[in-house]
Amino acid sequence: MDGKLLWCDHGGDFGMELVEVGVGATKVARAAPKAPRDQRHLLQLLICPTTLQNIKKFVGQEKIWEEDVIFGVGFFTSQKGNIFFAWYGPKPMVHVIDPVLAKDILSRINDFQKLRKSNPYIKILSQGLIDYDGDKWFKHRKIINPAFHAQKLKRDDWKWQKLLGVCERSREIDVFPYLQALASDVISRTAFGSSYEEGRRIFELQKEFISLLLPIIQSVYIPGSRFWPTKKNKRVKEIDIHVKASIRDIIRKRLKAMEDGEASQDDLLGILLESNQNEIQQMSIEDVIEECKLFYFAGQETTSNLLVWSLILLSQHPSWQAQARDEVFLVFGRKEPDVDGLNRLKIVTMILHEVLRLYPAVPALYRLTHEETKLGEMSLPGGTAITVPVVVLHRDLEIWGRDANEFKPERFVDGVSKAAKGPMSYLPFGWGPRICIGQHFAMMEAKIALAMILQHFSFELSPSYAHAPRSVITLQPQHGAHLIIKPC
Ligand code: HEM
Repeated sequence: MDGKLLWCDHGGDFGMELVEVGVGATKVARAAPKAPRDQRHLLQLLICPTTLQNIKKFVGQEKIWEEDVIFGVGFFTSQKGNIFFAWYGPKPMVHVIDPVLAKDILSRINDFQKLRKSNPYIKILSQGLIDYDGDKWFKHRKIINPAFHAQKLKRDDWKWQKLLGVCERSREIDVFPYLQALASDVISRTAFGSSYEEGRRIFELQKEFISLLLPIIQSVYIPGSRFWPTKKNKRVKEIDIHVKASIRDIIRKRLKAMEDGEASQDDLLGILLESNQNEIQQMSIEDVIEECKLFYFAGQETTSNLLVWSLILLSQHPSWQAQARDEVFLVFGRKEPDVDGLNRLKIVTMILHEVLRLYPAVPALYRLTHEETKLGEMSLPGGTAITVPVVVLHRDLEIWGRDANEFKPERFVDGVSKAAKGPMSYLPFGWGPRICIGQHFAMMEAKIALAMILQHFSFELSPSYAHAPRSVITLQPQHGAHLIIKPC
């Protein structure tokens, strides 16, 4: 089988280039040998340990860094078009980079179900809507949908000022933690409404949990190791108990208020609890707890990533930053942006679409067959894992043109459908019945946040910024986003 260039180096971002791939990974990676140490990072689609050894032989020991490699895949071409088989350690996975087949996979939700999580730590982090299949998924999606109706999202109690208090004079800061705190505030208010302060404490614990989890996710899970009496395992258990107890406490208070005749609130918690009380569409309290945990994770991680990549790219492209600022001043002046004005932010919207194309918060979608299933001309056995590598589709030269790796928001001037050749080439929020339930919410939040930042600051990359996108659950800047911020 011939090798094929499949994965390029993101225009230098990754400091490494996957040049050609073949069975046994004889020709795989070419490192950027001159990349400074802090700018080298993962070869995203890599390799079982044996393959890593092969790669090292190929590129030379000193040019590849084991700690940079998170997982492993050796891609090779099949004779079936853009379908590739890869190995994650002993497990095969089918990668589908064909928009037509991707559409088939994402629409046939009963044939292609969610990939079960093999690492039990991730199960502790969050389950809920994003993991369920069949009737349970359908029921939960129907119940939760109304929480995301546009009218419900028109909140004026998000505390944007916190973000603006960050800096009153020109200085260098890592903006990533601030953006994470902002997204966490916003989702906390949306999920828990008046119980927001208590919700926030839960989210802080979840954050600690994620930081404990990251190194675990990046290494191979040894069955049973979750029960070893290590300091980390003890803390993970403590946090899990604490988070669940705190959510239970919020629920108890809210139920009491509902019993006392106080009107139910139309935040996510109110909607979930109404269904808990409803005899026809019942959700158990355990279900409610899992959905609350999921919404923190799904709502905070993704949106803060969108914002941080937006600030990084606008720092790299000052003329787009200036155009976006002009537009924001034209629409809102110095007034706080309101939801109704957001539709008039054409340039800001184009920028956000382009950021999501180059750095999609969810860089790949995963599915699993549970019985023998036809896909195009292939017949896949039950238990086959499937990936739709969104980030590869988003940078495909045939779809997006030779400038696919460049930041060019103008490609979205006539909307998303005109920019991509067909809807399946652009999937930052997934597609089909399982498309992101929070997409409008996320875009609205990102527009407001970006508009306010542009109204108050100009920003450029600091010399200490090291460009290192890495995919750990979501695609984020490994070393943060060090920017020089100036009030304007
Ligand atoms: C920039 C922001 C966001 C991005 C890029 C994003 C991306 C995605 C993607 C790609 C999926 C589909 C996953 C799949 O098909 O396997 C998804 C699903 C989901 N997202 Fe988002 N998301 C974002 C924001 C949010 C927010 C703000 C929330 C909630 C507050 C949210 C909640 C969910 C949930 C619950 C699902 C599962 C839907 C289902 O399976 O029915 N997301 N998201």
